[in-house]
Amino acid sequence: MSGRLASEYSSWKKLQGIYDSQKSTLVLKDLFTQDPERFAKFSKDYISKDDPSTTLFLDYSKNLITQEVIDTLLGLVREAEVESYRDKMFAGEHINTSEDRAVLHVALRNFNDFSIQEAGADEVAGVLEHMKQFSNAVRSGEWKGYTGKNITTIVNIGIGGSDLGPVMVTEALKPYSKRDLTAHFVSNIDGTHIAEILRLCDPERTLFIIASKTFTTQETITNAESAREWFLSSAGDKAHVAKHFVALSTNTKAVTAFGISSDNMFQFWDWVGGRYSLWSAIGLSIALVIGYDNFEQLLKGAHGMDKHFKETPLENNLPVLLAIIGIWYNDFYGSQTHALLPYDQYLHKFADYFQQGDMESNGKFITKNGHRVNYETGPIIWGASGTNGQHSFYQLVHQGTKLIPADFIAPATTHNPIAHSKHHRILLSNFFAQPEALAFGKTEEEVRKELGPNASDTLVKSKVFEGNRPSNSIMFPLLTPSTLGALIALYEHKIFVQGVIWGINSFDQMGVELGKVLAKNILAQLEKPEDVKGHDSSTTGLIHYYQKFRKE
Ligand SMILES: O=P(O)(O)OC[C@H]1O[C@](O)(CO)[C@@H](O)[C@@H]1O
Repeated sequence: MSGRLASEYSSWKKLQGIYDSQKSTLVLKDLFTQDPERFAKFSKDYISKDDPSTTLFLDYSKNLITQEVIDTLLGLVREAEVESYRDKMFAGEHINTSEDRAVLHVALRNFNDFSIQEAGADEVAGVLEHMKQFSNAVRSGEWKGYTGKNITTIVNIGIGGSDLGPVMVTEALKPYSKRDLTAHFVSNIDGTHIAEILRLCDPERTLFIIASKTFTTQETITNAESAREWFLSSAGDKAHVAKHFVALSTNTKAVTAFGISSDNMFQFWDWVGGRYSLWSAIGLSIALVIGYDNFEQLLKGAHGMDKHFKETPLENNLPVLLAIIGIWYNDFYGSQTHALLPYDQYLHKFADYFQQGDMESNGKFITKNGHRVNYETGPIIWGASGTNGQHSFYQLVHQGTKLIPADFIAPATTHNPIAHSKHHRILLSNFFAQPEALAFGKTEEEVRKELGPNASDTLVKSKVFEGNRPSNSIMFPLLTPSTLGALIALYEHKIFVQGVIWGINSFDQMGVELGKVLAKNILAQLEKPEDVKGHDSSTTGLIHYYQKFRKE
C-alpha cells in the first residue's frame, strides 16, 4: 500500500486506456478462436507443498482478459506494494492501523513454518491442545453432563464471524461428522431463533458454546443468558453450568463474570479478526463435529495456501489472480456484484460466509490515509449452490442487463456417489454448461436455425444469449478438510490483495457501529410514547406504531 489512491497508479491509468480502446474486441468467442492455447495459458494447478494430495485447479480463461490485461493488472499489484504488505502481515506488523493490531489468522495455522513474534502467537499450540483434549472428551463420552449422561447436542451461540465460519465448515464437512452429535447454531437476537433450537435440546445432554471475541456482543450475550436460564430451570444448581457451558473469547473478565470458569474458556487474541476466526478457538464446534484430526487437516490445508500466497511469483499466485480479475470487472467494467456458485450441496453456506468475509473487509470508502476513494471498492458478494440457483436467478445472469462475474466451484468426485454417481454427473454437466453458455451464448442466427423459418422475430430475439459473460471455474478432486482449508484461505488472501490495491483497511469494521449505538438508544425509549425523542419523523412514527401493539 503506497499511500496513493489506486487511481493515481500509472498501471490503473493504463488499464483504463486498455478498457476504453479494447472493450469491443475483448470477446470471448474471438479470443478462444484466435488462441488455441488460451485454456493452457489461463489456468493453473495448485498443489500444496506440504501435502501434494491437496490440490485445486483454477481456470480463468473465460474472463475478458488478454495477457496484456493480466500483465498490467500485475503491474498494479506491484505499484500498490502488495508483496511488501503481505510480508508485513505474515511478520505480525500492525497493518490494522485504525485498531493498531496485527492481522494474524495465518499464525493460527502456522505449524512452525513462519517466524511470528506477536504476543500470543506462541500460545496457539496450547489452545489447540486444549481444543483437542476437550473435543476428544466430549466425542468419546468421557465428558458428562450434570446427570452423568453423554453430550449428544452442541449449541454454538455467536454471530457474524463467531457463527458463519463454524456453520459453513460444519455443513461443508458433514461427511466427516460424528452423526450422533447434533450441532445447532444460534445467532439472531430474534428470540424465535433460540426458542426453536431449545425445543430440540435436552438440558442433560446439551453443551452450549458461547462464541464471542469481545464477549460484549448484545445478540450473543442475550442469547447466552436465555440459554443459561433455560438450562438452570432444569438443572437448578448453578454449579452445573460448568459441565454445560464453555466460552470462546479474548475477554476472560467478561467470561468469568458470566459464570463460566476460566478452565472452560478457550482463548484467542485481538489479532484474530472475527471474520477470519474459524481457525481459532472459534472453531471449537467444528472440532467437536468433525473431530480434532480433521480440524487440524483444515488448518493444514489453509497453511499450504498461505505458503503458496507468500512464496509464489505473482503471475502464478492464485489469490493474486482472483483478486486482479475481480478488480478488472469491479473498477473498469463497473460490475457491482460478484457471485459465488458452488456446485456442491455441502458448500451451500459458502457464499453466506464470504458475504461477511469480503463485504465487512472491503466495504469501505475511506483509505488508510483518510482519503475518500474515487473508484469502487468491495463488490456485493452473493450466490447459492448449483443447480438451485439455475432455477432462480440465473435468468438475469444470462440475459439481464448487468455484467455479473461469477466463480463456479465444484469437486470432481462426490462423497455421495448414489445411483452410480448419476447425480454427480448431472450436477457436473450443469457446472460445465453454465460457464460455457455465459461465455459463448447463442446468436440470433443459431436461434433462427433452431426454430425454423416461421418463428417470429420477437420469439427469436427473446432466445438470444449475448454471451461474453465472464467466470472463473475452480475444481478439486473431492471436498476434504484440507481442500476446504485451502479454498477458504484462497479467498481470504484474494480479499487481502484487493484491499491493499484499493488502499483500504480490510481488517476493521467501523461501519457496523452506528446502527448498534442507535439501537441501544432506541431500546431505552421503547416503553412510552413520550420517551421517543431525538429522531426523524419516520423513525418516531414507526416506534409509535410498535407501541400500539407492545406486549411484555
Ligand atoms: O465475536 P464477537 O465479538 O461477538 O463479534 C461478532 C461479530 O460482530 C462484528 O464485530 C460486527 O458485525 C463482526 O466483525 C464479528 O464477527
